[in-house]
Amino acid sequence: MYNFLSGAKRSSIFKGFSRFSGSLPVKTSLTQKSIEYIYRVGIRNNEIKEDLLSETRRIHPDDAIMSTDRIQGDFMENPVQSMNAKKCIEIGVFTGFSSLCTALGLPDDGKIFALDISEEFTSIAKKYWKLAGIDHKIDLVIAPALDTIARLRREGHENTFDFAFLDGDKENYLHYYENLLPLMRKGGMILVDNVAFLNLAADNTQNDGEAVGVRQLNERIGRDDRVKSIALPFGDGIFMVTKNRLF
Ligand SMILES: C[S@@+](CC[C@H](N)C(=O)[O-])C[C@H]1O[C@@H](n2cnc3c(N)ncnc32)[C@H](O)[C@@H]1O
Repeated sequence: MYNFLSGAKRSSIFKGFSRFSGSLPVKTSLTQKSIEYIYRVGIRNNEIKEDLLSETRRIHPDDAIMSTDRIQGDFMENPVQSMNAKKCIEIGVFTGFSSLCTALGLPDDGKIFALDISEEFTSIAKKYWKLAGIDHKIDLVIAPALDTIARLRREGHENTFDFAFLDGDKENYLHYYENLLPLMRKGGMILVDNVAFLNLAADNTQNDGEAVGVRQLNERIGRDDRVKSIALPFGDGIFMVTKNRLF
C-alpha cells in the first residue's frame, strides 16, 4: 500500500516548501537538520580523507575552504567507477582531496593527470595519495594548466579522456572548459565545481574576475549543444556535463 503520509498531512508539511523563483518551481523540503542528517547517513567514513582535510585546515587555515566539499568528493567516485573510467584529468589539485576521491573510483591501472601550479599545496596531496595506496594512479604536473592541456592536445590525447574534474582558478574557467572538451571522448564526463561560487555567481553586482569567470561558464554550459548537462545544488554547486559527440 502506498503510504507516504496521508494526503492532508503531506500537503500541510510541504506547504511553504515549494518556492517559486521566477518561472521555476523549486521544491525544497530540506531543513538544516535534514541536511545534516543526509550528510551523516550519506557520507561513508574514510579516515584518510578526514586526516587529509584536517591537516589542510591546520596547515592552510586561510585556504582550506578551497578543498572540494566532502559530499561532492564521495559523489564523484560514483560516476568514475560506474562508467569504468580509466583516463582522467583534474585542474586544481590543492591538497589532493578531489584527486584522492577520483583515484578511489578508478581501477588499479587507471590514471589521473593532476594539474596545479603549487608545489607547497600539493606536497600534502602526495603524502595522502601514498598513504591511501593510490599514488601510482596520479601523475602530478606542476605548470599552468592551460599550457599542460595545450600540450596534451598537441600530443594526440584528444577524444581519449573518460572523466575530468574542473576546479582551478575561476578567471580561466571558460578557457579550461573549451580546451578540455576536445580532450574528452564521446560520453566522457566533466564535473565542474563551484557553480554557485560561494553565493557570488547569483549576485550580478559581484563583478570581480572569479565571479565573472564562473558565471560565464555556467551560462555557456547551459547553451552548449555539444553536451548534456545538469547543475546539482549541493556543496558549492556542481555541473555534471557529458560530451554528446565528437567534433
Ligand atoms: C579550489 S583549489 C582546488 C581544490 C581541490 N580540487 C581539492 O579538492 O582540494 C584551486 C587550485 O588551483 C590551483 N591553480 C591556480 N591557478 C592555476 C593554474 N593557472 N594552473 C593550474 N592550477 C592552478 C591553485 O594552486 C589551487 O591549488
